[in-house]
Amino acid sequence: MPQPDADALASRPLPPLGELLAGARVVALPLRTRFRGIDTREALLMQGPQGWTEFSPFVEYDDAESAAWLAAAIDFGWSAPLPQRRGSIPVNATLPAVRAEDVAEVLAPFGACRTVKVKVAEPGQSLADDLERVAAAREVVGPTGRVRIDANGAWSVDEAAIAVRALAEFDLEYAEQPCRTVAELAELRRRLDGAVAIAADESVRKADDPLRVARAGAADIVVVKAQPLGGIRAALSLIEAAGLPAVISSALDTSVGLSMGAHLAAAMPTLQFDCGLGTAALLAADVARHPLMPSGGAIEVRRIDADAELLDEHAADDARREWWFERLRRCHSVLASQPPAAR
Ligand SMILES: O=C(O)CCC(=O)c1ccccc1C(=O)O
Ligand SMILES: [Mg+2]
Repeated sequence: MPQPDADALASRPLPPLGELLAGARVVALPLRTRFRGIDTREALLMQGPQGWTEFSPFVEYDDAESAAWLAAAIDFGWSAPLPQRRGSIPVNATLPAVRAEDVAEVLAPFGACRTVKVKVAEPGQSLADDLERVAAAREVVGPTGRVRIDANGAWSVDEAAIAVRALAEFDLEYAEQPCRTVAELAELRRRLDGAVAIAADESVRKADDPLRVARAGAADIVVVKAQPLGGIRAALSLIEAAGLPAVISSALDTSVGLSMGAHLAAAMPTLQFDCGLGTAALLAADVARHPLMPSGGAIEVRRIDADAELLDEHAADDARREWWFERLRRCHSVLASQPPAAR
């Protein structure tokens, strides 16, 4: 894989704050179904010389963590595009931890995806709930479809060993972040002994050292999100260094952020897995007239023009807008204080 040009990166100046704020908009988009504890997704959108870009760390993230998301937004809005190796990206449907009887309805907006990722281990739910939901998802995609699960680190090693073996009845493509720590993932992976592949998500995107999971033999697959990893170029370098197959995924972005993910997926030398970039289907509203909705199990690789009317219609209130602008200012200072090569 071509290495990002270190000199070009190091010499890329940080755009001044005023340039980021000029034309910046904050939206609050309703979700169709509650997902990871939220039913509204807030995002700050900016316009760089390359087009619209997105800064949308989750509201509870601190500035140090959120600064990487800003580096990604700047990379996508201000840096020259990388060569695209494909024009469309196969995606999975993403199924929140809904009741089994609601699965078909919640999956409907995703259209005909051959792969579905099922959220499991939701607080307050049981393994029986997960078994029913995964069974219903398998029913929807049929025997030739692929079913993967995501526990967001909620299980202990013992719980995960029981749950993953039980859910394997429905033929799992992999289990994403079944436990919280790298050591736990490694232990579970040893115990499962190849019965089900392990993918690392939070252990990559929230780790001080995103490569530790690969060095520890804690996962078979890395889940890679452009925003938390500091952008497309940084994500490509990480994937190459990890030496593991990658699943490019979204952070529940608007179509603008999804287009960043699509451009990352398009730059990959090979794509072994369907990408978690179908999440526009989880949004009840988006910022583009032609959002990056999955169609025929794929999304297109294209830049997104935010629509003026939709930006107005879904504008966050004044207090939230000011909160995001302040956050942008603070994260910009964090980046300004870092050596350019670290951006
Ligand atoms: O991977 C997907 O299918 C969609 C993205 C997704 O699940 C997600 C979206 C926002 C925050 C966390 C996660 C996650 O993978 O844990
Ligand atoms: Mg995940």
